[in-house]
Amino acid sequence: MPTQLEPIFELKGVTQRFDRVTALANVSLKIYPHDRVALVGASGAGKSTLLRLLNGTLHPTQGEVWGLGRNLGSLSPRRLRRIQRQIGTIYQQFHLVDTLRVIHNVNAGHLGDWSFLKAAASLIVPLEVETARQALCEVGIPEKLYERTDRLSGGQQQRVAIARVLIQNPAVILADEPIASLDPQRSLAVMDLLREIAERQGKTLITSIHAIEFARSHYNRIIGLRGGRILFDLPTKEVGNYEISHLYANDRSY
Ligand SMILES: Nc1ncnc2c1ncn2[C@@H]1O[C@H](COP(=O)(O)OP(=O)(O)OP(=O)(O)O)[C@@H](O)[C@H]1O
Repeated sequence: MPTQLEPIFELKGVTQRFDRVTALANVSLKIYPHDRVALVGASGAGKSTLLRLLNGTLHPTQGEVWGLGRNLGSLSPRRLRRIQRQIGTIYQQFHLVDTLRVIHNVNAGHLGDWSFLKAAASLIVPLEVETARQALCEVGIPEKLYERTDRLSGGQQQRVAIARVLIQNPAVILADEPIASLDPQRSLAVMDLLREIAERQGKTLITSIHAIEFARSHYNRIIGLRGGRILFDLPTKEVGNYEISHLYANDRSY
């Protein structure tokens, strides 16, 4: 008999308020290992807030967020950091240090494991060069290893950010609008890369995304958020025009 898979994330009645704004209202959901989930919804719907709750950088006003079997809100800072090593996040604005060479930004993926001294030494003479080169090979830009990061195009910088996550080797990749700063061709390449990594390495992938066509083509589950609530949570093949039009109906930001 197949064993029932445990969720890798569970939100139990989560509400997140910022002053008078309710960014998420009583959200409950489960995400399973190997899910590829697209979070869609208009600007302000709560997608980034949900991702920040999942990676433990934000704790909910009400309710519980469970990740990798732990209630993230009940952990000591040290234990939370240990869980966070298993959760890699990719951001729209890449979050790279522009003035450093690419290898140092890729090696930042080791920071959860390296001591302060080792990290500092690596800034002088880079360590784990072959591992970094291999990660850059996987994202298709091995020749950029020693390039200054700010000399790369936006698409190449996003690949560096993905290589950094590959070095971290987390169980889960969260991507917060990873293609918002990219042109259509580079967007497709980054979407393909994330899907390929998730499939080949068996990682859970959760991405907030505005482009519905990529949500449909690259993810097997779509969660539609509207005004901080889940409007639908369906396998991609069951998401039709009806769901999408309700997601954006009367929305002035669309
Ligand atoms: N740190 C904060 N302080 C105050 N309000 C916040 C904060 N973070 C988010 N909000 C508010 O919470 C709501 C949800 O924001 P969130 O960034 O999660 O939306 P989103 O769906 O990711 O939007 P976008 O697609 O524009 O990135 C918005 O009204 C936003 O202004």
